Amino acid sequence: MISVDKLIFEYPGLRALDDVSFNIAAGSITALVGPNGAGKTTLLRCMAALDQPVSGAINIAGIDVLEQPRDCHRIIGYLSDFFGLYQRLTVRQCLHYVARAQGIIAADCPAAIEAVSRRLHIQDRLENSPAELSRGLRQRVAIAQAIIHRPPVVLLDEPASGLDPEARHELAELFLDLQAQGMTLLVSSHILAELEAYCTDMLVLRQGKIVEQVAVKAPSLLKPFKLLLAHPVENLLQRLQSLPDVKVLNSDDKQQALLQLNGDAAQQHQVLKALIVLDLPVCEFAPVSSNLQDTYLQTIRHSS
Ligand SMILES: Nc1ncnc2c1ncn2[C@@H]1O[C@H](COP(=O)(O)OP(=O)(O)OP(=O)(O)O)[C@@H](O)[C@H]1O
Repeated sequence: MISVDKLIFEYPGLRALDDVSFNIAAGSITALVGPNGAGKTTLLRCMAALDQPVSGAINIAGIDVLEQPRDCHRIIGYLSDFFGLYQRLTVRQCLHYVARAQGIIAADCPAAIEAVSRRLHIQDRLENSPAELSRGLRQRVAIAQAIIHRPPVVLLDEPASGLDPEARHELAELFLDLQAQGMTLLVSSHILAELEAYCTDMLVLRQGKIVEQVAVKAPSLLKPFKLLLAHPVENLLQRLQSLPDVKVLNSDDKQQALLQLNGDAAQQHQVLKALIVLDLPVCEFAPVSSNLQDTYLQTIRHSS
């Protein structure tokens, strides 16, 4: 759905993006993460055809972004990190204005406003001015503006900044809802704990370079399983290696191990049964939940 190839962007005296390449699959929600100044905003602005890179290529849903910036605006929704809303208009007027600017014909605007405001849960705020709304609601209005034309791709720069935990949770639900409607999302954020709730992939940018692209939500069948024993057992590794269809990823001591299972729930059951038959004092056998924050910190440390 999105491909970025060898992108280079320079501010005077500073290379902000240095040979950035990656692909994003349709229907995914990708977290764009990285330290302050890594180049996240610059990358999103280039992808939204707002900044012109020195070289490279960006293709979104078959559109060459650098060659056809106006076509790109039609197929993407973009939320800037510092967005503004017209305080003298009502929310309905803001949405109407953006809808018309996106080429929605006047007769279709009321239906588009109705649909997007229902999706963002702001339908009872349409007659308010944005100035009267909380930060969380203003964020929702800004996202409604970004997606009113139902773009297949949505780029969001720090959408959760300044929101309280409840509003951030609602935002995560909204992203999953947009994904379920078939949209592909790229979301930059510093709040890693919550990204894990909705992201399928993580793209790590550091000093203008992509240092890692990982699938956050690996298919659960391929998740490593943690095995914990009630007490240490001699030759644990050898015993585990005797199990069919099980790969031992890690067994540092006599009491725990990380196993890779390739089968379904029935195989998990068989493996658990085999562990008991081996007379291992199993007290825990469960998939390991991935921790985005750990992955991110490991990546950043590794690349520095
Ligand atoms: N208009 C500009 N002129 C010159 N340098 C800039 C400009 N905007 C950004 N930069 C520099 O480019 C680099 C990348 O900035 P960018 O805002 O893209 O990073 P970021 O990852 O979004 O950072 P943050 O997480 O702090 O928002 C930084 O070193 C920044 O200082």
